[in-house]
Formats: sequence, structure tokens, C-alpha cells
Amino acid sequence: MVLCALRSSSCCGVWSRLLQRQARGCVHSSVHSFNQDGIREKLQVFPGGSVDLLKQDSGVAVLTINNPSRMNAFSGSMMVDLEERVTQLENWADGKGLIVQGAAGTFCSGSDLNAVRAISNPQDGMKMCMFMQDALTRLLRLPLVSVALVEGKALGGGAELLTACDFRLMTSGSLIQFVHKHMGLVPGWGGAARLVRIVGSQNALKLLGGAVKVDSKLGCDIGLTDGVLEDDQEVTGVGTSLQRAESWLSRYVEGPAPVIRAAKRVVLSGRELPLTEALRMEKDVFGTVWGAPANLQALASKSKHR
Ligand SMILES: CC[C@H](C(=O)O)C(=O)SCCNC(=O)CCNC(=O)[C@H](O)C(C)(C)COP(=O)(O)OP(=O)(O)OC[C@H]1O[C@@H](n2cnc3c(N)ncnc32)[C@H](O)[C@@H]1OP(=O)(O)O
Repeated sequence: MVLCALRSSSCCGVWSRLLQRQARGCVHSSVHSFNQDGIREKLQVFPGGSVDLLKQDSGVAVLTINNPSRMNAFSGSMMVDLEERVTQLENWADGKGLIVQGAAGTFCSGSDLNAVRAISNPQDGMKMCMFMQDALTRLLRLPLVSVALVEGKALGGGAELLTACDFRLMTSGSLIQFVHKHMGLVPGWGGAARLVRIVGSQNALKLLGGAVKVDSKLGCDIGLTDGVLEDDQEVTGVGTSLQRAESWLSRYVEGPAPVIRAAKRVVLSGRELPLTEALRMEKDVFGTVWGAPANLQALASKSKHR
């Protein structure tokens, strides 16, 4: 229903405005009956765990899904936490990168089934779905290069969460599974739409239709996974998984924040907008870096790219 409303308004101007609102604001704000505050109140009734944000001086933030006693399942209050952390990241002008991880060596086992059982009626399900679509769409649209660090298991909504990052790293023993079929469901947090864009419709249908268990090898083969890290217990002297993920990300966030953020913006518009609009957006973003300090400095230093 929500997606239909978005699709039917797919003229370039609307898409452009949607993307331009990426800095702040709600993806579904124009959809009748999407009352974000009302949904937030409803979700808060299901407490437990937290979503924690650490903004570092390096310009790389770490977002941790933290509910270890339930394998980092999302309680209602954690969904609200997630949306608030995304707002904080939208307002973080100096940021360049983001790592999304789960606490205590596992990624995320999806929605908290206790909360899911309590809101298993269609109306509440729709509201939760729109709230999480909004939060995860805005997460992917942040002007930060983002990577999901998948340790342990990423199931159901947890698998959807990792598709809302630019890149995915898996530790060698980790597993991704869109278990929705086994729950009589399909993804509702935008995970199917993003998965198709990452692995193509053939592979996406296999993963959803077969609830296939994706290990690090299969993940690499189909392009879901961008790198494999050895499990912490298997290695010595090369740091924790988080340190290795930071090291992997460092080459993509090295350099001045305005340039890295501009790179993410042009890729994002290329990915989401029709060509004419994407070109217009690229021109606008180009205008923010042309003649700016990093550009002038590079020109003055007569740099060679050997
Ligand atoms: C389908 C989409 C939907 C959505 O909202 O869009 C969802 O995401 S629904 C949730 C889909 N996820 C699941 O169904 C996961 C179910 N859990 C498992 O398969 C296992 O617990 C597993 C594989 C995550 C871990 O297995 P393991 O043997 O290693 O540990 P335990 O089973 O003993 O789990 C420890 C502890 O965590 C609780 N737990 C795990 N996942 C959830 C969850 N999603 N919601 C609530 N609680 C969860 C589990 O019940 C155990 O608690 P305990 O009190 O010890 O029984």
C-alpha cells in the first residue's frame, strides 16, 4: 500500500524531493495515516535492549544493536531508538563512515517475537512496517559510507537491516538468512527492494523463496558480501572484528569529509533517481566540491596520480 503510493507518484520531481529530504524528514510523511508519533508511542510499549551510537573523532561512527539475551532481536523501543540514532547521524556534519554491528558477537535475529505476537493484527503490522521502512531508508541515504559487520546470525529483520548499508562484511562462521518464508511472511522493512538492487532479482528470489542460508562464500559469490573477516577466535594479533571492519572501511573514508560525503550523495542519486534527475543532482553536488578547499589544495599541490 505504502509502496504503491510511492510508485504512483514516481514523476522525477517527486523522486528528487524525496531524495533531497534525505538529510532529515520522514520517507512516508506524505502517506495518509502515517502518524509517526502515534506509532512511536505504540512501539515504546514493548521495551528491552537498546541501539547505541558512538561517534568517533575519526569520522566513523559505530551503531550497535544491543539486546544480547534475545540474540539482538528488535524490541519496539529499539525500533524507536534506531530512528532517533538515524536522526542524530543525519545531523552529524563531520561524519564520513558508519559501521553497523550487533552486540556480543551476533548481528540481529529480526523483530522481537514477543512484540510481534502482540501486534500480529494487520493495522499494527502496517504501522511497524512503515516506521522501519522509514528508519532503514534514511539509514541507507545517510551521506556516510556504511558497512554492516555480520558476526553470528542475521535473521529475518536482521537480514533486512544489513541491506540498508552500502557494504557488508561477514566473519567466516556467520550466516545470513531471510527466514520470512518460514514465518509466513515476506520482508516488510524494505529488505526485498534493497536485496534486488544488491544481488539482482534472480538471486533475491532464490534467497526469499528458498529461505536460503547464506554463508560467507555464497554471500561473496552472489555479491551480497563485500569481504570476509576471520572469526575473532580464529586469529591472533590482528584485532577484533570491529577493528578489522574499521580497517577495511578506512580506504573508502580516507580524505576530507565534504568529498567523501559528496561521493556517497552522487552514488545514491545514481542508484535511486531516473537518469535526468540523477544528472541534475550530480551537477548540484559537483557544485559543492568544485573550487572548495580540498579541490584548491589539490590543484595547488600539482598532485600526480601514479
Ligand atoms: C520475518 C520477519 C520479521 C519481521 O519483523 O519483519 C522478523 O524478523 S520475525 C523474527 C525472525 N527471527 C526469528 O524467528 C529468530 C528465532 N530464533 C532463532 O531461530 C534462534 O533463537 C537463533 C537461531 C536466533 C539462536 O539460536 P540459539 O540456539 O543459538 O539460541 P536460543 O534459541 O537459545 O536463543 C537465545 C535466546 O534468544 C531468544 N531469541 C532469539 N531470537 C529471538 C527473537 N527474534 N525474538 C525474541 N527472542 C529471541 C531465544 O528465545 C532465547 O531466549 P530464551 O529466553 O533463552 O528462550
